[in-house]
Amino acid sequence: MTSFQSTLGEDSGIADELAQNQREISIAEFFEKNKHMLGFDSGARGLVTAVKEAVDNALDATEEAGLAPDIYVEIAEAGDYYKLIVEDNGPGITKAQLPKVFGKLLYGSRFHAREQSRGQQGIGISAAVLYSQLTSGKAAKITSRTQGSADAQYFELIIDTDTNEPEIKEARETSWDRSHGTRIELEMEANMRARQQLHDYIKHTAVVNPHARLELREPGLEEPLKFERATDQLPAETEEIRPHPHGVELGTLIKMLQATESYSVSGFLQEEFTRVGKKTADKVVDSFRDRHFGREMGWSAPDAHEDADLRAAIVDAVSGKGADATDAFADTVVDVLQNRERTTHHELRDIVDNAAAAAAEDFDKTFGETVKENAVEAAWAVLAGYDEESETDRLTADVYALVDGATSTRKDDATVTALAERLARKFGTADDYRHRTTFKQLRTYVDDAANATVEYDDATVGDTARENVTEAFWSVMQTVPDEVPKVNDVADDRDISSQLLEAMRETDILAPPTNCLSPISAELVEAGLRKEFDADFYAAATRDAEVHGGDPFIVEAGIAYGGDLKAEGSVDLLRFANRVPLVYQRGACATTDVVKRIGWRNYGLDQPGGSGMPNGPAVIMIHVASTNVPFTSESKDALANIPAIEDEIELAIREAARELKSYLNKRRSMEKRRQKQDVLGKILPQMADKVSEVTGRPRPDIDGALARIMNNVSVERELEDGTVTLIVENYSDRTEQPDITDIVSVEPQNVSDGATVVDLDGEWFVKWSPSVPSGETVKLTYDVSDDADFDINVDGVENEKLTVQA
Ligand SMILES: Nc1ncnc2c1ncn2[C@@H]1O[C@H](COP(=O)(O)OP(=O)(O)OP(=O)(O)O)[C@@H](O)[C@H]1O
Repeated sequence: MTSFQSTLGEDSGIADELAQNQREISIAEFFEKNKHMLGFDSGARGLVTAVKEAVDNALDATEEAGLAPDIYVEIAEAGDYYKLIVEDNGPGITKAQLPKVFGKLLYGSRFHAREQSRGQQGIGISAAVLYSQLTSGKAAKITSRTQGSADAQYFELIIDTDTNEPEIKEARETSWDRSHGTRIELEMEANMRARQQLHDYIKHTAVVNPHARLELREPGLEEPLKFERATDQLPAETEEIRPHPHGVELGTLIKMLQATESYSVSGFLQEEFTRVGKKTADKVVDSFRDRHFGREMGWSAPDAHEDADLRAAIVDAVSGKGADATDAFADTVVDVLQNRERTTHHELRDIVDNAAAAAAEDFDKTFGETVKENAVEAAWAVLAGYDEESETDRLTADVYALVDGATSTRKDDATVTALAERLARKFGTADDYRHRTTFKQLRTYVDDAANATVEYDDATVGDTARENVTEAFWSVMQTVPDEVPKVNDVADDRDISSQLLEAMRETDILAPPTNCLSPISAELVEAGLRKEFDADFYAAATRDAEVHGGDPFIVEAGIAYGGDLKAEGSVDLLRFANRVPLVYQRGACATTDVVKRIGWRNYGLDQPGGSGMPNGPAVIMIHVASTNVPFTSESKDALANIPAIEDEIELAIREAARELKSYLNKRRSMEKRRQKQDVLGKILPQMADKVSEVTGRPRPDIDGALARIMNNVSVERELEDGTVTLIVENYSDRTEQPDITDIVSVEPQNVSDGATVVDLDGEWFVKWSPSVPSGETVKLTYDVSDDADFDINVDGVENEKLTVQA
């Protein structure tokens, strides 16, 4: 690297020299150097990423066209390289678009759409093309046939990395046996070291996309891996939504203001954003108005007995209207003012206007603008009268009341008075005679007054007191009636735009709609887990939608436990974003962080040290669906640590984990019961023998003893003179309803009430479902004419709570 440091200072032309080396970098060139950002950092990983990008696109495209996806993936050795083929039955890509889709980075249909889709950036497949051409030097071969067209289009292309434009090597029409769809063929330097990840990706894609059919062929696989469709039901169609006012940033807002056809801010808000109707727009505009113009402070009018003569001041200000009209006018204004708690400058103006109009009509006089101006000025001078000399002027008294109400009772009166006097001076000597201030300016008034009081009066005025005083004033101040600037003027001025943005963010607005999202649903999460994992227990939870940065999101979680799942080591974590399995960077993912933070011992899983990944035969599955999934990088491997999303992930997992906990608790108590029964089963006969031996009496009857001790349901058979009696005794503490089926080899007669009898090829199934209250016995009977074989089956009561002697 050239070092300019040694020559710096001697040569003023270094900037010129540097300038010679400065040039624009094309996007394609940039990604060529930073392949890892897109997930193409090695041959093994590059292959997985290429498969992932192509399959994600195929799923997006087929679903968008309302077609059940049928996707074929083939990896084959091709000399020094590997060839990847991905085919879909999607809607195809038009001849005009095809070169750009594959031969231009940052070209796609989803970047601007607020809708849940796997693709977001318009980089994925073109980056795979770039990776293939960089490592193998071969062009990408694409075939695509749009629905209804007779022929398919065939292209061979590479990306020109200087211009980021497709360079077409061959283009022709071709025939293709698929009636519509797209086929991509890429050759690349690769290896199969990431076979496991590849299989995981395909398998997990099948878990969360039960409507898709997937097939994978690869070297070393004797039989292709096939995942058949489990349902014909496509995921609910999603709808694109407009941005939410809480989610946009200043630059975007300015761009939207420049592009809109709306003239007024209210129209703009209603037109361009989701969840903004007239009412919400009015609220935002009011808040924008407060920020742009400030609010006006209002003051109270003197009582009749106060010496400030409001009436006299108004009368003095009016000339040439005759005594009667002037008096009537002044009386009306004074009356209205005295009946109001406080009045701002613009309200006073309205009051004067109305009083002037009434007097003009009654006395046939004209009250011109100047007269009214004078009257407003005179009345305002009394209302907001401030005398720097006097310590007890009207304005200070008004301010005192507000400050006193807003500060805690512990503040002594001297402090409140000092603060009020200083604050009154701020208003009284303000540049804006109408006493308009923005919230920020008001806070500065309060801070300045408080600081001076702290400094000169040896008092304490803390942050809470300052906030409370500011709030007290702001809440009595009035929004002004001035028209807010029009869209063009807002767009032209950064400060005004940011006032509007603040107003948008501060106004309460309904969360965005969620029809732009398509969660899998708790039911299908569980079904997906059942389909791919052989476990004893499954649970799933889908949370309600939440919003982050204007984008709605939904979190789902699932847990599978036991069965064939591997018992050693930590549990398996399956991560999904918009139905795409996340394969790499598990350790850098918010989902992993949340799982590690949860205290799993509470839920019955082993967790060494009480934190970190839990151990045991379990799979934990997390799905985050959003119109804008916050990934940590372009390679879309891991979710960023966004607190709002992490909270929901945690709640979803805890919901499913609570079910796991009660399952495990129950399993544990059943296990204990079984052990106890095993022991009792062994020692009871021994005890009976011993008792008989010691007492010299016959061996006591221990039939039913086990059931009694264990509080079980006991079913016992007696056969006497051709009558079978099934004695059902309930020793538990609640009513039980066992399903008892006796399978008999001869036809049963005189079957007792409530039974169904089914003859199946010479075997009779006699079934009862008696309700047996706690502590009671029910007898079920039938007759048999001959010697018979019996086989009893009892359902509806857990095995551990059942003693059958039949
Ligand atoms: N198999 C396909 N069938 C139909 N259209 C496709 C197919 N593959 C890609 N496209 C179109 O090409 C665009 C670009 O795809 P690309 O993979 O580059 O980006 P993306 O999927 O939009 O986003 P990301 O970079 O996040 O993957 C897509 O937005 C889509 O409109």
